[in-house]
Amino acid sequence: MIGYSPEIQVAIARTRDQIAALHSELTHYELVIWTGGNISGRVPGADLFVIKPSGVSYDELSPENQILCDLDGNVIPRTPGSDRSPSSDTAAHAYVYRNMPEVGGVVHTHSTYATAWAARGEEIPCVITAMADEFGGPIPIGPFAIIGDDTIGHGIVETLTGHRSRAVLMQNHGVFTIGKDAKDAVKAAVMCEDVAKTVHIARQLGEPIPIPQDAIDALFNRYQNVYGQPKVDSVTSASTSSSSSITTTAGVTQ
Ligand SMILES: O=C(CO)[C@@H](O)[C@H](O)COP(=O)(O)O
Repeated sequence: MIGYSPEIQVAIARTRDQIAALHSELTHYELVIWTGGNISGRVPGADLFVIKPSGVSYDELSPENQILCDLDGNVIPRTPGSDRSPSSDTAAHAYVYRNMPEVGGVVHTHSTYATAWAARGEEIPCVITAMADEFGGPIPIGPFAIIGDDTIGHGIVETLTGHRSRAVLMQNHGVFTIGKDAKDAVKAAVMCEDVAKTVHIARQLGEPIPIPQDAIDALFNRYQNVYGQPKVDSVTSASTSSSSSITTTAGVTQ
């Protein structure tokens, strides 16, 4: 690709592969209907991100038809997929990447239970330990904003900057999540819908019991820093990974 170093070209190809593949997680977990929802991922080492094409069926998505954009949301011309329009929410994703440098991935869904909370403009209270683990407290409401420019992005950044939650319920619209990478943002979207459903059901039968803040803090710290397997650093993992090069589906050898 003209103008990018071989390292950035590999990073772009890997991001295309990842974003195309992750969209199947949204259908797998039933977070989207038809072509609703979208995922983007920042290209490591470049002021670029990859996002899905607008209105394209999930089963037609591929690495080659993902769209490469700069951080102003402009499609990079003469790149694979650039003949199509990017997601309706491209400006919002771009605004998040410009204003939250720690964010590597953004997801948007209209998942049913979480969007029902958004329709009421009501944050999801932290009444189950899974919320404390994943979101460190309630899942907040963001302002009502019309699609098409970066107004939604402003609402996401205003709401989530300095907030433990990686999910925000944009009033009357749906879920936006952020993550250190696109997979992390997808996880936040999956867990957001799960807790939205659980707390909705709980409230139908009574008043859920709030979890004390000190317990929320302890649960969040454990889950974010202890849960799962020990983190293997990149050097260790590189020394144990196979030396053979692999070719991405976008045709780039790593
Ligand atoms: O919320 C909306 C439309 O109201 C959009 O976010 C769609 O849900 C997905 O649009 P594309 O990413 O396919 O353009």
